[in-house]
Amino acid sequence: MGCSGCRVRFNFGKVLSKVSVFFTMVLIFTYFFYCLTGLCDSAPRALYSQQALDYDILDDHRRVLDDLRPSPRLLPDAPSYWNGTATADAEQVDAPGQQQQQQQPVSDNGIPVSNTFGTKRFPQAIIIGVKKGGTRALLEFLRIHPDVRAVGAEPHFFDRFYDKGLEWYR
Ligand SMILES: Nc1ncnc2c1ncn2[C@@H]1O[C@H](COP(=O)(O)OS(=O)(=O)O)[C@@H](OP(=O)(O)O)[C@H]1O
Repeated sequence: MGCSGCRVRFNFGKVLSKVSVFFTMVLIFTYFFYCLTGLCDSAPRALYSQQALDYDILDDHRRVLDDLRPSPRLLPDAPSYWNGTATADAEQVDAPGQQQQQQQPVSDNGIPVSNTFGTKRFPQAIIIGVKKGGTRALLEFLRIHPDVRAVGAEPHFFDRFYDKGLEWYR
């Protein structure tokens, strides 16, 4: 013989747990619905949209680097310049970024597959100075100009790494 009061309490507990599970499910579905419809800004982005954002940033970086690329008129290709055939080369690569677009391999979806920014060239100007002569300051002032691309650290080609050859220097 069971106590009817106990049975009622037992059933009430079961119903309560079912109702709480139901409301939890409703809350979860509502959250997912808002996220899927884009109303939930704090939700983590889907992978594809994150990738698209990354490629946008890469595109911006490429545009900045294209803008900073030295003008061929100011810095003609050194070997041809030394051989006396610089003018033809300079006219061929007149538009900034045009040469890079021709050389850079591009995948089917138009996204560059390698980061080969710039080209390897010999310098058109070399700063020579004694130690503590202010060469670093001169380099930093020249670097501000958008048509000047300067090395980051001193290459020490002539006094330390001459044996490595011109290919290393480039
Ligand atoms: N315009 C101007 N006037 C006076 N002094 C200047 C100027 N520009 C750079 N400096 C000083 O030059 C010192 C750095 O020279 P370098 O860049 O040739 O140094 S290094 O030898 O490559 O380390 C460094 O000196 P210290 O600060 O005594 O090291 C700079 O302060």
